[in-house]
Amino acid sequence: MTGGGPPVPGVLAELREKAAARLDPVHWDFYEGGAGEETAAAENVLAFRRLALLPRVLRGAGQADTSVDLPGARARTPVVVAPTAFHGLAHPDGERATARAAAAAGAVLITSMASTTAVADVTASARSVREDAAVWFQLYLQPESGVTDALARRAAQAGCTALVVTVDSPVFGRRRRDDRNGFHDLPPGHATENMRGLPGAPPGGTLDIAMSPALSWDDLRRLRDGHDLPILLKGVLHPDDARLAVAEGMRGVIVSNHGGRQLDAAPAAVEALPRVADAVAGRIPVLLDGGVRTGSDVVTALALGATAVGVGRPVLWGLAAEGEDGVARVLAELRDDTAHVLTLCGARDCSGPTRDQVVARGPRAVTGC
Ligand SMILES: Cc1cc2nc3c(=O)[nH]c(=O)nc-3n(C[C@H](O)[C@H](O)[C@H](O)COP(=O)(O)O)c2cc1C
Ligand SMILES: CC(C)CC(=O)C(=O)O
Repeated sequence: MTGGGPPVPGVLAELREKAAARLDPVHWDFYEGGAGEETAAAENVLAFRRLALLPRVLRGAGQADTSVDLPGARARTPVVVAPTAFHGLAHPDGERATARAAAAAGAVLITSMASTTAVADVTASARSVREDAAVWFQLYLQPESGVTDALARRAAQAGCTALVVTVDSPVFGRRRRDDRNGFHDLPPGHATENMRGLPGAPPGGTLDIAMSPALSWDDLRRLRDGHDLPILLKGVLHPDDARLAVAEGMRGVIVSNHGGRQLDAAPAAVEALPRVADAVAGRIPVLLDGGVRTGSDVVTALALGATAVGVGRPVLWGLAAEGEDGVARVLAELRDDTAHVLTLCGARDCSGPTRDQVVARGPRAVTGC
């Protein structure tokens, strides 16, 4: 925005507009929508706009390095592809295209258990571009522990280097757009391929992914003890849950309200981040997702204690608009913008920005009270 005039659209805004024009409106609503009043989904983005960065000057830091160390991965960018379901609805190449673009960008891909491509094909696509491409597998603990175990084994066999267990979904969020559109299952020709052939799954692999409020830390311990892969917990907002995650041997937590698709009363992810980072106190990496749209958002999250951030919808915009090239453009734009903002803030690398560099916009920033 300049001088009160209309904002000049950036790469992400351009791809979003193109995706909206291309996608079936029902699928657009599934990607874009949130739960309830969609307050949490909107707040994820708006909360970043309420924060400003105080640059440090004359630090001689040079051009910033955007690489980060994460469990089972040295990534070239702190921007991770967050797990999102059903990429086949966005583009015929689906998750294969996403995986190739993430690998080429040196970005960690968290592939969803609800992918329309089997995890072995996702990792093969990533590794066709870069042998050491890092793919993590996201799963929901299933009430039938044999199903969870089979999924974790498939992920390990496919070469995934970590499991991401999503814990913010004891029940599925109430999504009004999907209810209005009657979107509750995949259209013919698409299936949740990772569910194919699992105990209890119908042959077509269209088994609904189960969510259960009966699951507890005991179920997580069972998974942890039965498999070798490091586990990150996704969907942690309360600092006490972050402390428990550390105590239970988790290798990372992802501060997330699921893109506003579960508890609509949840705070914006960036507003929950500082207390979680304090609770974790550097013992394991803290990641954040929700509302990250610019390099400034990435650097703000890094300054507030994140090691890396995830992006969900922007990747889907890129995929729907331009396939693999669109995802590549999203990741390149966010990495370049992050490098630029880090340098403008006087930071040498992703560990450089500090919490004192984040201030509220508005009168409090001026008066300090
Ligand atoms: C269409 C869509 C599908 C999603 N599917 C999953 C999923 O399968 N598993 C999961 O843990 N999170 C899922 N999420 C949540 C994302 O991982 C992430 O938390 C969220 O999208 C981040 O917010 P952003 O879209 O504002 O970047 C999904 C989000 C969207 C928008
Ligand atoms: C199919 C769902 C399990 C994917 C999801 O987590 C979501 O839509 O937010």
